[in-house]
Amino acid sequence: MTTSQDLAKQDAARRAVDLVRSGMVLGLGTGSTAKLAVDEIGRRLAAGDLHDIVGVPTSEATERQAAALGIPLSTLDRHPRVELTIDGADEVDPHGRLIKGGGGALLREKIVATASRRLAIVVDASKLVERLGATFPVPIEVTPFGWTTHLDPIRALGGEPVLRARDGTPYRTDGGNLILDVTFAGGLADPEGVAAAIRARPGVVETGLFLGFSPEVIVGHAR
Ligand SMILES: O=C[C@H](O)[C@H](O)[C@H](O)COP(=O)(O)O
Repeated sequence: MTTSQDLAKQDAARRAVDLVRSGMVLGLGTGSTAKLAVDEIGRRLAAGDLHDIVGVPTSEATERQAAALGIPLSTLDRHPRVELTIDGADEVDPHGRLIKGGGGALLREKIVATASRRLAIVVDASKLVERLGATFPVPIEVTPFGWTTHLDPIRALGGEPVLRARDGTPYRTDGGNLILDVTFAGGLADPEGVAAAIRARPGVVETGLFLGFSPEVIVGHAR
């Protein structure tokens, strides 16, 4: 059954793909909404409405999807400058700050976003929050070695960390790391301060707090 949320995601994805021009180097995001955008790029390529696109995927899942759709793929090593990246988010605040990483792809997503001239974030209205962390835990990617050393310092910052698991075993990112999902009761009063304190810890690879990207946020609606 197609829900109104599915339709809203589809609407956001289509409108983001309207920004794509033939010849672009494109960052391909990860997650259910970005997946719809990748599908749409594949459709427009097949229809001949777009050509000479090169995609830089942000996860192995997106790489598989794009390859199956016949989207020509590249890497940041070959194309270090990305014109436009289309990606989803778990939360968006009124300042365009994001939480990402619900699908575990935060590290590659942040690297590709940083290499991108434009970042289009595709969401439905349920992702819009007044304060980051209000509805979604902050994913933190950590090396397996010494991961427990982060728990008490994160608690001291007001967060409650939980090791992400799938089918009873620790979840591993595409880079082979672990994820701590950190709940901040009432959300984050100072996302920049918390991000800096966590990032400063050896063994923390990246956080799902995407701050300072000034993304173009495309909020889809069920029509
Ligand atoms: O790691 C996953 C990504 O950051 C996703 O873009 C994010 O979790 C949003 O995914 P969805 O569109 O499925 O809600």
